[in-house]
Amino acid sequence: MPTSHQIAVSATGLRKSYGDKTVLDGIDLRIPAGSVFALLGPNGAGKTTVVKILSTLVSAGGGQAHVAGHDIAADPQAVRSAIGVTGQFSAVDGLITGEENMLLMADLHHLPKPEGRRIAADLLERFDLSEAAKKPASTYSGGMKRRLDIAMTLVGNPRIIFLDEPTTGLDPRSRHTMWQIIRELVADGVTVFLTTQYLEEADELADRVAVLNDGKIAAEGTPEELKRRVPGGHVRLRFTDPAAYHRAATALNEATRDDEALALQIPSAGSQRELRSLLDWLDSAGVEADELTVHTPDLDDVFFALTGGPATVPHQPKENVR
Ligand SMILES: Nc1ncnc2c1ncn2[C@@H]1O[C@H](COP(=O)(O)OP(=O)(O)OP(=O)(O)O)[C@@H](O)[C@H]1O
Repeated sequence: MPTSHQIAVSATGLRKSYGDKTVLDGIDLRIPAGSVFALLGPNGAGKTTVVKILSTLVSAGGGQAHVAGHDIAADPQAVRSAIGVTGQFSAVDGLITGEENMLLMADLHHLPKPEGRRIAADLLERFDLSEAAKKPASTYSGGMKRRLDIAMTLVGNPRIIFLDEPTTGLDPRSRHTMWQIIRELVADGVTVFLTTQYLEEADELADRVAVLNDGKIAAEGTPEELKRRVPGGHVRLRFTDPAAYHRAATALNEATRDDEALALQIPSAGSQRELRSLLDWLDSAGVEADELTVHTPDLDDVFFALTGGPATVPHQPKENVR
């Protein structure tokens, strides 16, 4: 178990209201350093509000939080110097070039000029922006602007980065580039706190996911844990020999039959223990399938089960390219 100084972000009972509208109604968080945490929720769930509170842009109406070991209320300046924030309130200035944006950041961090220039050039190169460096940022594509935004954040070498909906509105290719960038940040030991409306994104990137609904965390866990909490998982057995299929279907009378595909489906959460007992049972029933696949529910199923409705957001297209 990580000790307290290895906890990058912790929060207890965070609350926030605007007028008589309660946006956050008691949020608890505990994010180990060096991990990726995804706060998942539909539009208006309060994700940005959580990021704004933790990055000290707005004050909480109640509760406590520590970021990088500093109390957000008592020591906001120390919090700010340990973190980077990018997202819906981007720092990119469209009127100046990508390079000028980077050098401005270097100045804000009081870096000596030569060091600032070196770091700016390195980061522009790393984020594939060297060629566009001398062009006004307003001419950049959405993906390039996001990359510049992250590059600017990294000038200060933050150990914790908040990414508010880093891929909303990006095309699939830019989205994959952004995922790769996030993975590289984590490989460098940075803690990533991201918000997303996309179940697939949380599944791809996050060590732990919290589902925000109605101002409360409806569920928290690894993507696998969350998927195990909802029904829908099954083991599928496929046969090539019709006679073997019919024998198995008779022996496994609780399985759902797909006579056309010669396949049987047995409900299972897919845990190691369940699979082992299922395999033992198949052996003792003399059933030998040609193919066995385990299907776990995806985060869509989780979202549906937890919030009582489908994700209210457009689904990002699923692709096979990874
Ligand atoms: N300054 C404000 N004054 C009044 N209401 C606000 C303010 N900021 C946010 N809200 C309200 O709080 C709720 C949560 O907003 P928030 O931006 O945190 O949601 P979100 O989950 O990030 O959604 P989105 O994906 O749309 O950004 C919304 O209903 C929003 O209208």
